[in-house]
Amino acid sequence: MAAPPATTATTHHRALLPPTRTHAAATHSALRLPLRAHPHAHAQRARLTAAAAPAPAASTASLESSAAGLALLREFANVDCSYGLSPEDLRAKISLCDALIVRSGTKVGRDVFEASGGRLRVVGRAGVGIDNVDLAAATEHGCLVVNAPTANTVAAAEHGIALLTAMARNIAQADASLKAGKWQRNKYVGVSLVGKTLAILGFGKVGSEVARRAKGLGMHVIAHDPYASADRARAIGVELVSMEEAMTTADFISLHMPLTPATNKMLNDEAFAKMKYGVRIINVARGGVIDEDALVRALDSGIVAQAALDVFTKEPPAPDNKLVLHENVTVTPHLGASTVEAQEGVAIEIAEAVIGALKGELAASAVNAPMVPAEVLSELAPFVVLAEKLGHLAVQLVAGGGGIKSVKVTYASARAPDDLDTRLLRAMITKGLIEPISSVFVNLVNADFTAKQRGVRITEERIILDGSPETPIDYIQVQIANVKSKFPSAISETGEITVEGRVKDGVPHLTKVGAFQVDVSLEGSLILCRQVDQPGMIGSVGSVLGEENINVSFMSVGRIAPRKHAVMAIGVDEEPSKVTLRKIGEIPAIEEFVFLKL
Ligand SMILES: NC(=O)C1=CN([C@@H]2O[C@H](COP(=O)(O)OP(=O)(O)OC[C@H]3O[C@@H](n4cnc5c(N)ncnc54)[C@H](O)[C@@H]3O)[C@@H](O)[C@H]2O)C=CC1
Ligand SMILES: O=C(O)C(=O)COP(=O)(O)O
Repeated sequence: MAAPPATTATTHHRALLPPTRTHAAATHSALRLPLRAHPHAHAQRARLTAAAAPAPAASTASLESSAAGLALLREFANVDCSYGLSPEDLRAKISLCDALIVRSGTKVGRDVFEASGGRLRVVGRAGVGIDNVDLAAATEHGCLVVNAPTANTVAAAEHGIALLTAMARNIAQADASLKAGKWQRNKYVGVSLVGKTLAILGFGKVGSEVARRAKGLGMHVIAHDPYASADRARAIGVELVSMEEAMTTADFISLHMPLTPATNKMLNDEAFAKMKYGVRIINVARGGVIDEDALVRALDSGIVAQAALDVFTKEPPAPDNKLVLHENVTVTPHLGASTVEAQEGVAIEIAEAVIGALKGELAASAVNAPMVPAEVLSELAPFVVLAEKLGHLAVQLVAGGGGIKSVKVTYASARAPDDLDTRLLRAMITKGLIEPISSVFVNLVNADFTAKQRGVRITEERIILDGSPETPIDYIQVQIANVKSKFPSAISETGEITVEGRVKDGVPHLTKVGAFQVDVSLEGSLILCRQVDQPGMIGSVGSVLGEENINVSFMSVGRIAPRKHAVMAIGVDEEPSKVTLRKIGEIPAIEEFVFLKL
């Protein structure tokens, strides 16, 4: 949890149903998505652990600020706060938890996901940087990772400015000197900021806020960010420049990009060699974006006059870390996000994201799953159900089931191609296809990975319909190529198992099987029969079902031509016994039949 208090772990026992009150509801759609790893989980109160390692001494402020988030969590889940956990302790505990919330100090590596035994469904990072979480391992284990991307932006920016000004005026060094009984006015002559050029590397949320504030100090601000929008920069009065220009013209350089393989040791010997002699560096991003040995060399040679660092490659740094001990370096122990206000905001932001995810809602701050805006989600909701059911039906029609290699999904829509986000639908089709034939649970997080791992290639195609789109999708078709079917009539003229569905009045319907048009609502279970098209067939099947008191919810007959072959789709509320199914198969005019669970 954010800002760890120095308390010992409190363990609560699983009990009770989750309360109905939802804090996340205001920001997230109520649509439930398959993020649950455990089929029983919704019947029980989720268990969540909030971990931080190692435990710094807690201030009263941090205790109070994390309380609001903890209170939200405790309304929903059994919460176990553990601070100072060793990696072994975290691994030992994690199989008992549905969710884990951490700050930057806790490494959540592959070992943690493996040790969770599939129970861990959400990792909440109570802050921005997710470089301490193994995202690939999380995705492979179907575990959603959410962060708190906005609540500490201002705190980090203010800390950047604090370091900038403190460095320029030698505040930390002068303070230490005076406290040591010295009065060194000549030694601590600083440099002015007004009119100086500040280069911001990483013009995202924090970088932009630093830029605004630095402009208020009268600095000339430039920024380098390959992905930043020029309009946003212009609006703040910041010029976007190349890395080369930022390096060579800046008097101050402030780092605000994430730590990724591309940014790792971005400031190295080569970069320092390009900088203006006497440049000053501020790092409130991640220690790893600077080659720390190269920075020591640049400080010693005078290329870098001063540095102000909140973050280090290894945290906490070793006691003999040359940067920490360097006279020209001002340091803080990763305090960028540590204000009362930011920690309260982060705690609430992450609590809401984790609770939403545990409820199966899509988190707006999902890091390893597509972010689908709430309005799109609510519009797509019935199609999400349709997609999963079509996948589920299609796989049950395959004889043998396991040999699926090639699946084509076609969406017919009057929407422009860039106006329909199909990632969610594709994930649900994958779930429908794969879950019935494997022990893997599939969710939005791991759908693409799982399909790839099982060698299932899913291609998507769009049919653009004329007219104005009242609904986002007219129909969805799922086709499985190069397989045999246990219901051969499901194979279309082009040779694939084909099922097609539409949403009618908010309810998913099966509208085509193979070449046969049918219309049956996808609720309960389904019997598909192919028969000679002749009078009395509906009655014959209906009376066999009636004998076992099976309620028929829907029935539809699709035929190619009168008195030839027809496919009858019968929706049933209850699952017929084997005897009843055999009796249906024995009706003389029935040539093929299959029972499908929806
Ligand atoms: N010291 C602390 O306590 C805190 C540190 N941070 C760190 O600050 C960093 C930025 O956070 P936010 O602004 O919230 O993230 P953000 O995602 O809003 O901004 C990051 C920006 O970096 C840019 N970027 C990516 N690769 C780049 C490259 N090679 N060169 C230049 N720019 C590049 C991105 O395009 C993006 O605009 C993160 O690393 C985060 O972990 C954030 C909050 C507190
Ligand atoms: O949000 C971030 O990226 C931070 O660096 C803040 O990390 P923290 O939660 O203070 O360990």
